Amino acid sequence: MAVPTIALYTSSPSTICSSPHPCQLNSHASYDLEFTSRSSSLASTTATSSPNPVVGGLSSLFSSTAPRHSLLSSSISSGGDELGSFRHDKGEELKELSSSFRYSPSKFIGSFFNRDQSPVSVFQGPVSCGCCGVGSAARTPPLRTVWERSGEASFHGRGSTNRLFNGFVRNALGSCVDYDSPRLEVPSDVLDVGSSTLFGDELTFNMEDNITEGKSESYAKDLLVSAQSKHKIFCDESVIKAFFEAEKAHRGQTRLSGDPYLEHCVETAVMLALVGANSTVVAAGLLHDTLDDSFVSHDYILGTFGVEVADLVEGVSKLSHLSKLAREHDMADRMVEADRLHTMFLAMADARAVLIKLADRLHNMITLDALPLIKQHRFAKETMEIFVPLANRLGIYSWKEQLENLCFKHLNLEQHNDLSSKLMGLYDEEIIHSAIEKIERALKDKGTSYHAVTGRHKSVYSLHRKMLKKNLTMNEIHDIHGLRLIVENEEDCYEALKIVHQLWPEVQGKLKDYISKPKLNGYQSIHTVVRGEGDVPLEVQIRTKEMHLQAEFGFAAHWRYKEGDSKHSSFVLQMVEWARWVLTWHCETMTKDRSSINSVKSTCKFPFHSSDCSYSYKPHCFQDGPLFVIMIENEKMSVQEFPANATMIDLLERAGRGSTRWAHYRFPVKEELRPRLNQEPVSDPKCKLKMGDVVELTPPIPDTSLIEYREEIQRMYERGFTVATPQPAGWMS
Ligand SMILES: Nc1nc2c(ncn2[C@@H]2O[C@H](COP(=O)(O)OP(=O)(O)OP(=O)(O)O)[C@@H](O)[C@H]2O)c(=O)[nH]1
Ligand SMILES: Nc1ncnc2c1ncn2[C@@H]1O[C@H](COP(=O)(O)OP(=O)(O)OP(=O)(O)O)[C@@H](O)[C@H]1O
Repeated sequence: MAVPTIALYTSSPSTICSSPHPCQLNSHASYDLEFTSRSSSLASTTATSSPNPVVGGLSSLFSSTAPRHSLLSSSISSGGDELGSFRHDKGEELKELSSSFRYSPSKFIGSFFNRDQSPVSVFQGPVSCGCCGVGSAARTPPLRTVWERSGEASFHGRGSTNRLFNGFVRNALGSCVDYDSPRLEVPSDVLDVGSSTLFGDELTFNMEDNITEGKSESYAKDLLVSAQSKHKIFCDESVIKAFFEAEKAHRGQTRLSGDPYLEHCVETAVMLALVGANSTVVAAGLLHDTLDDSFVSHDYILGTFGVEVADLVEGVSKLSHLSKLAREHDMADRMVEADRLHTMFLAMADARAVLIKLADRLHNMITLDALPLIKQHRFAKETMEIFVPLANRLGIYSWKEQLENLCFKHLNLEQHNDLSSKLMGLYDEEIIHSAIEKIERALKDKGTSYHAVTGRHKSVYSLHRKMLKKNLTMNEIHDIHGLRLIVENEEDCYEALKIVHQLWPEVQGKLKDYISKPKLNGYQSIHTVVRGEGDVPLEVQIRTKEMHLQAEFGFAAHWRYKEGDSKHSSFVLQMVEWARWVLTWHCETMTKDRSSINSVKSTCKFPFHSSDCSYSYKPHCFQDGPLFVIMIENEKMSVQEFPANATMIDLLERAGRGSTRWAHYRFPVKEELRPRLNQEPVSDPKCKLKMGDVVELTPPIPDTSLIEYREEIQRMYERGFTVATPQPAGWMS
């Protein structure tokens, strides 16, 4: 059979345009400072604003004097061998799920082309998010609508640092990355995947196996066209190739709802593309379930796509396994375990694998409706505990909001619906839209430099949380509509404040000047509330770009501010900053502007990188840091923290402290009775533990063999726990 030739459309590579997304910051300000006069000097401000070395490092990301800390190299292997045996069958998470999204290419494509083409629509929450098909899922008002006008005119010619800053701002602002023209309007009749009539360049891979006749061909083609219409990265050769490999791997598989399995993979990949992920991550997103759900092996992906994609897919598989453990086991202390799990996730897998897992979970949450209620509840709970904080730490705020709102809906339907319907009447995109225009015009008229003006609606869940926390009614919340101005310098902040107060009347008693009196964590910004159009309260935050970076990446960083600093060890702080940095580079700046990267390559500003850092992810930090290991005993799961270099003996000794069973324990001869490390019976008690290891202390023993084991168990307990002199080959009783 002749090999079909596939032509590939290759317009200019995807570029990121400035399109907004706010970051989420909590208002549980512990240090509420009232407005004080502007006269306080910046000098005193900065003197008190950086109590942690991290601050200096992060706030000076773009200065040549950024401090360098020595790199702590890794105890974490990038490969998946330590959990290699953990292939859980058939993608448990997805098997449980069915999609509420009905596959309908015409509806899908049609709704896409019909909808507002502005970048804003991409970032609305589940209801209005055309890309994820949740429009009718819940009676939820638009959960987030973000607008940004970047004042580029006033900052032209700043060169790479400025572009780099834009990257950070966008990242910090959340998944506000949109592309200049992400959607490629490809009429489906033009993309003839089955024959050889694609446009542009030829694909270099063999399509012979990829196309089957009839139904499957057209459904796959429609899915690809639909993805391409949302983002042109789906025209990249490697991504198309991944698409067809995923199609082959999942051919014939459906979700509980009856939808083709491939649809989930494509939707996951689309979400990744829309937050700015590059083709490696998008390809891995398409393939993310192949290891668990098909006969595709790591080696095959390695050979076909290279090490990066293969390791990412394996990383996602590991995370899926851990997530399943967390979902299915009772935890000793949910808060503590969840907190350690977040760190473990970030430490054991490439941050990009976490990103893919997050997208996977977001799509699963969007399509959760068809599951039995009890499972919906379980997923929502786990999502709230594990994935929301991860999205927060990684700075993907639009996903965080969507996840939170969906969890809220599934965990607390009544309250969700009640608040949503009240918000329906309140949200007004036009208020924010016109406020941005008005403020921009006024800033330009007065000649005040500004960097960006963003706006957002408060999400349903955020509103619910704030009302609960502060015991307020909805009318008492003043930041349902909010604007943020990022200006050039401190003087401009006060200029901009004057302008804002000239445009709209100020709500008395709401002005806070955290510039002249920074919060103890270093947070600086001016907050004011004004009465906008229709007398609607509008919160306006004004800060410089340095202050903004500090608020997003520094000691006052949003995720810490949200979570509270005290409980985190420096290991966690470093881990998170590292992960955010890596993600920023890989999923945004790398894609966007290679020239700016090249120009700063030799002077990496990240405070914890080694001098030979190439910006590519190596999970190599924190050799000296603690490691987290999952311990399962009697169906209960706990995440244990150990110092680096801890061994199995340390774990057993710790377990022994709380239980008589392990206090006087000697390893049994029979393998089935030994603790298991990543599903294998432990063969060397002195083996070192690794980040993400799973140790089962009480492996299930088959009922039928119990009699056989009785004698051995008896001996085990009689002789006590003596691992100090393990036998070389197997352990003797
Ligand atoms: N990154 C960061 N953002 C902060 C911090 N403190 C406040 N913010 C931002 O500022 C907003 C309002 O904070 P405040 O003006 O202190 O207000 P509040 O005390 O929370 O109460 P409200 O006026 O009711 O909003 C928050 O919602 C955040 O967006 C901080 O320490 N770090
Ligand atoms: N006035 C504003 N203008 C633009 N973006 C904002 C504004 N206020 C907050 N944001 C950003 O919008 C996102 C969501 O904000 P949200 O109000 O839900 O949380 P928050 O800022 O933590 O507030 P709170 O704790 O008071 O509820 C955050 O990323 C936050 O940084």
